[in-house]
Amino acid sequence: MLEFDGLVKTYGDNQVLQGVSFAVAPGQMFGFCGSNGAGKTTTMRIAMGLARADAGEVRWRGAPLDDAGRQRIGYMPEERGLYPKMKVADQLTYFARLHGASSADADRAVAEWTERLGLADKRGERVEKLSLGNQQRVQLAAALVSGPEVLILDEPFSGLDPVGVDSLADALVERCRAGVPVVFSSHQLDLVERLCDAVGILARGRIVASGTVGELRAQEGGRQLRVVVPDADPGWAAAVPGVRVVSEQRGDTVLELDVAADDQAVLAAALRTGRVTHFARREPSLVELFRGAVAA
Ligand SMILES: Nc1ncnc2c1ncn2[C@@H]1O[C@H](COP(=O)(O)OP(=O)(O)OP(=O)(O)O)[C@@H](O)[C@H]1O
Repeated sequence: MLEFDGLVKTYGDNQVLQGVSFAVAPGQMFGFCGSNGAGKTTTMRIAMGLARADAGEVRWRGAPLDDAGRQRIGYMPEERGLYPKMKVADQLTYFARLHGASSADADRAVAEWTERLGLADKRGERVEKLSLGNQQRVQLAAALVSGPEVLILDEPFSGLDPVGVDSLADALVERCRAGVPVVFSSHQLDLVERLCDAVGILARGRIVASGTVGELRAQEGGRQLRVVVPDADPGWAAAVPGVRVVSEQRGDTVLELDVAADDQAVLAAALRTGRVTHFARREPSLVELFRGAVAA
């Protein structure tokens, strides 16, 4: 288990982290979400020993992370950290060797990850000559070539084209299946929803919501219905008890039902106003859950 336990961090009078706790199991993909400035990078930097927590600790397999433990983590920093003048393959080999890989293992891993991340034809190029997206891929390869036990990635998908997103997503899923806990931060919530088994939303210095997307939906409480009645009378649903109209556009209505509201009463009201062409429960997206959690 990778455990972030009660992290507190203050910069001057800015109380960034006020007791951040979450855990990522081996083989779990954890999407770390939060508004700009919420403290995601700070949390990851504390795990990597690049910032010091005022309180709390990060543990891997029950032991507080120290420099030896961090050697076994593949980390992608937000500020990126490549040597611009070095060639791609030389640079990746260097990172793999730095993390203790033998020369043969390093060569094998560099060949594999450059192939998998679409960099095979860039192996001999200097990093500074690559496009930003390709530099990003090299940075990801750098986090992966040492065969890490844990992956901590700060916005790994930002700046990648759709093919790059897919190859990184495939690589992370494959690493997860091999038992690696993966934590990544992202503002691309559609990707987080698609890839992650667990999500944590950081706001006001704490994790304000966490769990599977299904669990977050269940915690949300309200039930939403989408009802389409193409020639409905405007405002037809407002009088149904326990119902709030979320949006209404040319007969396409989204409703929020409180716990006591009866969806059959909604259906009856819809039928009274016209022909019902769509009547279904609507699951809030992660974007909507995020907005709710951050605003609460
Ligand atoms: N070295 C530092 N000195 C002072 N303040 C800092 C330092 N590093 C971070 N902060 C502050 O800590 C807060 C959290 O920043 P952090 O980069 O961790 O957020 P984030 O969630 O990663 O944001 P983003 O999504 O924009 O990358 C911000 O208010 C930032 O200004």
